[in-house]
Amino acid sequence: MKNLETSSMEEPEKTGMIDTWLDKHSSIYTAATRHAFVVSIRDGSVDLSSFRTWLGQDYLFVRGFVPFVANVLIRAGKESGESSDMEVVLGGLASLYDEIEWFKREGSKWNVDFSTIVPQKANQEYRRFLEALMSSGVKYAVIMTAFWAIEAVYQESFAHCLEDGNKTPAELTGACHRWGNDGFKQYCLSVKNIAERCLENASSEVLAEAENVLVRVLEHEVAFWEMSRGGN
Ligand SMILES: Cc1ncc(CN)c(N)n1
Repeated sequence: MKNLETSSMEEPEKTGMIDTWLDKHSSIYTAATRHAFVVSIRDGSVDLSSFRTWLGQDYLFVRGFVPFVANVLIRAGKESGESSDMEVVLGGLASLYDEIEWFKREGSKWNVDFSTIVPQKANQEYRRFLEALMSSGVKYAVIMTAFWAIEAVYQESFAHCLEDGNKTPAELTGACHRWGNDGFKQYCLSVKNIAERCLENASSEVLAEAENVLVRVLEHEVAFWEMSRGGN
């Protein structure tokens, strides 16, 4: 099983369209990556019932994310023109097996019975958005940009909970390491470089669509954190 925690091949960071868009939309990017829920994990004030809500809802989200990543994998095989894309996406897909097993262990630890949980509105809307992205009319550059943003928000958020000065409760550091570790960071960088390569050759229409999709992912991520805190 691919372990993204130990596969930290250094990937050079390049500046491209995505960084330009993140600068342009910095307030929603910050809202997604420094949400009050995440900050509350980092400063130790987190409400554990919110954490349990997040755990149950994210388990359901991840089950819907697996077919999305499988769709990205199929496109990487057919549309990318770069054979190494497939390995990067396959690594991410394989690691979702471990992630689901991790969720099940956490569910038992926190007494969250996944079989009784129904997806809340923000979760349903996010999953519907992913389904729309899987339609064949969506360009590879666009789905790759979305894929990067989905993974990067978690990487940035949970890495923040592990940075110097954190007061993250010991029982939550497992969640933070899952997405905040260096291997996951390198994997996100690999996905970003794929997206950037595709965007370099994209038409202005595709660029506009990718930018829009990036912002929509960030909005869905904010709504997901809000839901975890009892927002909707
Ligand atoms: C809502 C959400 N966004 C992103 C991830 C990271 N795959 C996640 N598990 N859940």
